[in-house]
Amino acid sequence: MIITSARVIVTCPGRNFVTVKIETDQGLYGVGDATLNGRELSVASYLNDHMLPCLIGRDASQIEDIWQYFYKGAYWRRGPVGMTALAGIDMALWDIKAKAANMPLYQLLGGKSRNKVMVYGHANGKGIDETVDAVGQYIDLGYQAIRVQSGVPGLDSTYGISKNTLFYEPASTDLPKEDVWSSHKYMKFIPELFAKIRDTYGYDYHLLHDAHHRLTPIEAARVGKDLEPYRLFWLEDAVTAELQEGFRLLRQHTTTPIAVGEVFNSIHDCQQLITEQLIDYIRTTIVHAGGITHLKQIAALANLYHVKTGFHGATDLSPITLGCAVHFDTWVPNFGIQEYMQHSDQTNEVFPHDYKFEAGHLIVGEKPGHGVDIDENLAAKYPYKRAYLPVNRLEDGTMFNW
Ligand SMILES: O=C(O)[C@@H](O)[C@@H](O)[C@H](O)[C@H](O)CO
Ligand SMILES: [Mg+2]
Repeated sequence: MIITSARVIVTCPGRNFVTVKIETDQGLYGVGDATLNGRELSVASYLNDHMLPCLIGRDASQIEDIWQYFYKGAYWRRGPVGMTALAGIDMALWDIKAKAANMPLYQLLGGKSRNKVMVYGHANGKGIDETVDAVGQYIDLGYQAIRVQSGVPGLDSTYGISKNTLFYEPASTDLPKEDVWSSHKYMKFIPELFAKIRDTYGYDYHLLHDAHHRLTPIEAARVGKDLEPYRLFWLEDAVTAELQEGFRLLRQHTTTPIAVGEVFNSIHDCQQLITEQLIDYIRTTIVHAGGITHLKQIAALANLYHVKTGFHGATDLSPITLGCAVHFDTWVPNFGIQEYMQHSDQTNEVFPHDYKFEAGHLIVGEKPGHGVDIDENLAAKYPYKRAYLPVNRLEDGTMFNW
């Protein structure tokens, strides 16, 4: 089955998405997500100018060889742009192979290990009361796992807080918004937030929290210890993770489960975290870590060390990534949880899909392939709009992590 065309489709139904579409001489096509929030056109150019010309004429069934060709052939390996571009091609090729085999992708991976995939939603509020209410809204929607993010007293804005408490999109079309951060104010406040939520809703629901790369290892250890009474499902991105051994300090001090990895783009970013059991959940995502082919390697390594999957699933990952993730989550033996920030109706119209949300879980579809498509005519109605993620400074003006 020979690749006859490979194109990049950039569309902006409320936010930018980059999609790879690969067509073959047998009439089958596949689509893959290649969206990198705030750097979309870098990936589009990496694909259009450097990768896609090398695809034409290749055998679409040779997924592994094509993956190795682009990984080793680039010379300049790894990195978010290159691995996101490779992921887009990889997802499209797995889509084609599953369609050619006339089976849903999870069957090709190894069949069902579960019939449904537990997900978590994002409850957020400007302060404790609004956040507590938002958690109640997610419970009413049927979620059993809820991520909790709140504004911090004394800070004008922070990560994860949106006007709409049930939807969160961090990118904005002007130049990067500047947030101001204080770890001191945050660390003082966060135990009070979770105490209030547990007092209100008890312990039947899984609560998750994202510290979004803002603490030092000892600060993260303090937050982990302070939150132990509230039995979190995980504390995410507590520390920036370039220094993988930095997590040893955090690990020594707290039994709060640790999750990290949404910004990782290869197994090398998390090998030490996994093999030293410094984390409990790996958050690498199919679109940013080289696609299904590479995620299989990461999940297999994690499985040896009691580490479970907890894939990133924010609104800036397209429904194609979510569709592939639900197939992967349905198969993978060491599944943990799947992030599920529901996309807007506009986005779902551009990306029709067959996965379904039911009572706090996602149910995989049975269509051949990964079950997601792109409506190219509709996509063409939403031209690209440059957008940036915010940046973050400390109160004294020091540039910090967002
Ligand atoms: O856990 C998460 O979903 C967050 O960390 C994301 O919202 C992240 O900030 C965005 O995906 C960045 O584009
Ligand atoms: Mg996160």
